[in-house]
Amino acid sequence: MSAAPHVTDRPGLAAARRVVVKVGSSSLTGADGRLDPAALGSLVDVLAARVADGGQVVLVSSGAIAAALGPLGLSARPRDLATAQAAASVGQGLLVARYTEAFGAHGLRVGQVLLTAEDTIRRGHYRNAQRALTRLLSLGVVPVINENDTVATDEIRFGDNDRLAALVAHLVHADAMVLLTDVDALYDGPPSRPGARRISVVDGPADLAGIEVTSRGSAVGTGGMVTKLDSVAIATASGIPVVLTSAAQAAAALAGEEVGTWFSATGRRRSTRLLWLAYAARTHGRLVLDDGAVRAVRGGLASLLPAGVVRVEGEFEAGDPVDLVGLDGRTVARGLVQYASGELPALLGRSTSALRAELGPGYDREIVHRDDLVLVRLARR
Ligand SMILES: Nc1ncnc2c1ncn2[C@@H]1O[C@H](COP(=O)(O)OP(=O)(O)O)[C@@H](O)[C@H]1O
Ligand SMILES: N[C@@H](CCC(=O)OP(=O)(O)O)C(=O)O
Repeated sequence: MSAAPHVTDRPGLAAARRVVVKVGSSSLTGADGRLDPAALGSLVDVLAARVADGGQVVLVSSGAIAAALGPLGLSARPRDLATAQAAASVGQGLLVARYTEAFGAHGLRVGQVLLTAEDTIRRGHYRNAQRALTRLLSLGVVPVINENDTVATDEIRFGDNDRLAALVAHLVHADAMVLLTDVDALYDGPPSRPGARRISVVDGPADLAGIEVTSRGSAVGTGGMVTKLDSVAIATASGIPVVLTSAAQAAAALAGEEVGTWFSATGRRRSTRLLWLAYAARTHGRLVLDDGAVRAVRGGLASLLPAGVVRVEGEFEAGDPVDLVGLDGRTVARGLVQYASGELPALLGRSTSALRAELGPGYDREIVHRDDLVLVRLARR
């Protein structure tokens, strides 16, 4: 396995050089919600075989909180943030000890990497994480990544690892991503519903029209299928195809067999700055656009001018990230705004030439320049 062909279909995945595999809590736990060492061991067997075959695997593993339930005498996943963080702190060590042992049985070493979403895209942090991960891989180590739950505050944490995995896939220039969960594929509705049908291939967002997904996950997981589709949107828009399936099908998925759901790449690799803007930045306010401005922004080539903005919400400084929403309140895009919120009301709805004539040059600038603007296509927004 030396060449690194561009992965465009399932068989291509079999030859992919670098793969990010994300496994959810639901795939690592038994019926009692606690960590199931046998399930973890089976997954490690599959991943170790891939490495033995010359592939590189980056594992994004949830399960820290689940691993702590037994030791802390908790009967269910804690709901409050402080207890969840404490449980993650206890469980993470236990989880990595299991991985160390299981990969060790195959002669492989693991390296624990705890990241926050911002670490994967904020420039300074990003480069550090990238260097460390690349070195781990060149040393033949399997990085085992989880969100850094104890330092991630409610405001900035993802809480699920689905989107983190997509950002990691972008960070390490993965050729493909595999999302492992407790269902074998995406279905056209909740899989518990009689008659729900498996979707084999999704070539783009249009193929998801009419598919019903819920954010209710398993008892131990977080985010359900919604965060998985968010993750898929991030990865595929950045040029990384995804297979979503169950942990039991991991070997078949990595071998390129017809299992799970295949999501084709829809875009090309993007700048990390735009990725941060689209998926991780905390916005400080909203600009409400009229229909013409929504169309112009969606078209992809236009900057946002004062004439197309009807209302400003929230408080922000020039340079802050803001949401651009339509009159129906739906987010269309995100952008770095060029004015502070206090300056904007006087400019709205007016042409740049009138503003220049009245207020002077400098006031004819865009509210959001097109280079600082990114369309948002997350499933739940
Ligand atoms: N359309 C759908 N297709 C497949 N699964 C779905 C769909 N809608 C909701 N789900 C649910 O998403 C759950 C997986 O999410 P979650 O429990 O968060 O997993 P994990 O712990 O692996 O991250 C499945 O158990 C499934 O019931
Ligand atoms: N960082 C947390 C992940 C929480 C979680 O449940 O994530 P997931 O199972 O991927 O939906 C943990 O390790 O428990």
